[in-house]
Amino acid sequence: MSLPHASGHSSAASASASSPTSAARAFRPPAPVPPEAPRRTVSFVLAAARNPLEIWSRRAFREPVSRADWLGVPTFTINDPALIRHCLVDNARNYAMQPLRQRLLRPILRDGLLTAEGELWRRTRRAMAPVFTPKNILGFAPVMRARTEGFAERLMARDGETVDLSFQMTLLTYDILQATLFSDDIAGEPQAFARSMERTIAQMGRVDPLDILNAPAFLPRLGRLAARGAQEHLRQVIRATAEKRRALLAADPERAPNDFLTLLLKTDGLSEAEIEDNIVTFIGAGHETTARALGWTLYLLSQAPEERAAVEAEVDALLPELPDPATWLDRLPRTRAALEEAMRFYPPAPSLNRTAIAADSFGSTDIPAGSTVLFLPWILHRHETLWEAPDEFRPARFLPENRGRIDRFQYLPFGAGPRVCIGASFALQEGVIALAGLVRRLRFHHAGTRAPYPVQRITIQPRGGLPMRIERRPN
Ligand code: HEM
Repeated sequence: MSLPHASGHSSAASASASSPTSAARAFRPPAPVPPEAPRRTVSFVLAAARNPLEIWSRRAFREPVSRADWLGVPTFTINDPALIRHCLVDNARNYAMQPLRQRLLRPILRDGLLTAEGELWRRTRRAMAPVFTPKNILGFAPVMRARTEGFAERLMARDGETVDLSFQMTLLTYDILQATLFSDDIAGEPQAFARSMERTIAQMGRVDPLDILNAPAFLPRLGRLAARGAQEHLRQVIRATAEKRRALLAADPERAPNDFLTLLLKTDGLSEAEIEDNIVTFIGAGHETTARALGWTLYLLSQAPEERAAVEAEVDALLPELPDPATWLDRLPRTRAALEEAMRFYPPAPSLNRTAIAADSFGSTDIPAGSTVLFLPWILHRHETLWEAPDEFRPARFLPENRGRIDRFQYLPFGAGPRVCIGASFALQEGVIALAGLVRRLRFHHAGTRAPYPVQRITIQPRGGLPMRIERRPN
């Protein structure tokens, strides 16, 4: 059996340059060292179980397209921006969500947007458009800022302590998400709700061996059964919260907060069950991802003092003049560039997986019907033919003056095409507001004995957490 990177072909995508600020001594973020040659079957399976980031050989980071067969299914890994555009945009209808991903997520998210397909997906995406308008997203900025400031104050009181910053960022983004979803108005005990949510999300990242082996759905997955109680509790609370809000909207609409719940209840074309599924989906897709992006950004800045100084100088100079946090995403380019460079290295969603419905062809690449097609930001974002100094932390490549050199389809933290992340502008705004609010008050120093090691679960996480010492900044 041939394994990934058995053959490279297709036209090479164009190289693009970027201009660093301090190229001479740029920091190289930690990553698994790829083996020179593609892995053989046993080594491949072991690496996949341990940490899928370790699967890829050095060739993967050089080839525009590679093909391998896995259990008889042709499997393509695509790093050619033109071909990515073809599959994700121009011929997107030919590429369905991959069955394994559906098997893992659908029992939890049901008919939510992330796992919906076909007509259900089209109807839901259309119904969601009024929820994610720029006006609504900008309207969330003050809550994002207030929650970050409260959180920063609590950490300031812990000056000198070492915390797991990865976990701390999960607490912060969870707080922001539940505030923007429900405005703190949960019909249940908040701690118990948070625990059920944590167990549900942990379940989302767990691949059962029966799933990999394509076993029929009626065979019970034991891990999933164990988390069923938590999921049921999560849904009960969401149902009761929605009921309470419906009553308020009927009795006194002026008093209903303009949060995600109200916006969803006002949509046309979604049933009560579908609204519930989409709330579970927002919880599943919407805060662990942003938490990982924030944690990695703060770690990378801790290792690159010049870059950290540039972000600190920007927020120190500008925040006092920018009372409205809705302007921060556009007005803090260095802060945003650090976040975007961190998502280049550690894309919170490291793989987008599709199945070709019918045979397709583009340039010299022929994709048979039924093939698995992988778009892997982990590889694409470090690809040697696409990035200058791909292993170096150079946030300047994302500054507005350099941004034009990055092809739309070589940087995919939020995906692309009709199924692009619907929460992308929410997440970017939240990321910049949270980062600015934290950097203004705090500095973090890595306190581990070795560099954090990235592992792929559903997001890319630092193995064992991110021990960081808190320093309260003097201002
Ligand atoms: C840094 C944070 C985030 C990252 C990196 C991220 C990444 C992604 C990616 C890559 C996809 C496309 C998956 C694919 O094509 O297979 C996606 C889809 C999605 N995301 Fe996000 N996401 C983030 C935050 C959010 C937030 C905050 C929400 C909701 C509030 C959200 C909700 C969704 C939904 C519902 C979809 C499915 C869209 C569809 O299929 O039409 N995400 N996300």
